[in-house]
Amino acid sequence: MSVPLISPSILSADFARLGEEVRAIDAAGADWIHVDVMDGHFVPNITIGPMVVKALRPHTAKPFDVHLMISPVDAYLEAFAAAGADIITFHPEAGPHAHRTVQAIKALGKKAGVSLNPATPAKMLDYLIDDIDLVLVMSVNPGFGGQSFISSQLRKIEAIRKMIDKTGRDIHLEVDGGVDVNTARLCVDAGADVLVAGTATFKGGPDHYAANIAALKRID
Ligand SMILES: O=C(CO)[C@H](O)[C@H](O)COP(=O)(O)O
Repeated sequence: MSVPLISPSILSADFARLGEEVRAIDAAGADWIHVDVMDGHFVPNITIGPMVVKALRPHTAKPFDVHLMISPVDAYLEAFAAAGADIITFHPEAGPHAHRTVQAIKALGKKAGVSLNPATPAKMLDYLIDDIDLVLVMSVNPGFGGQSFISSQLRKIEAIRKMIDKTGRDIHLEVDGGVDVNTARLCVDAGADVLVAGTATFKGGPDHYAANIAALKRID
């Protein structure tokens, strides 16, 4: 079992000090920076857009892992790519042509991710897996941080790990929602290699970020 990458979700950061917060998690050992983009339509919350991503870009050299919970999605890919996203992940339910969206992300020179809601089956990936760089399993219904981990998603993570291994390609398997020190281990055991953590990273304030991230990486 290898040590997972940690992608703290800035949804749980202090939005009044976002630049400072991004610098703090970078210094604390974050591998990626997870940016949750919500539109109040695909999910019942509204967060941030490409202008904020662009403003945050100079604060870290770590990859921006941008999770688009928006519909439609295609019209916004270019703006997020130009703003500094490195990985762009979308939900197949966000538009009629998921494969075209993957192609569009790749054409922008970015890594393409596909996210599956808790009720979306792994099978959705059958005809996408050969062309994507990341699968994001939502272990909560998207929209809000601080929710409880949905255990049924562990079976899905196991199934997707098998699908990924069959391709022989280097595809990240990321889990998002309710990840803490206990569920982190279950996710890694099931085959995840990247963990998104909002609450578990930011709890206790900046003095605790390094210890929080280190605890999530501890899988022995
Ligand atoms: O995408 C999300 C919600 O849609 C968040 O990234 C996710 O819920 C992380 O928050 P927490 O770690 O607090 O559960």
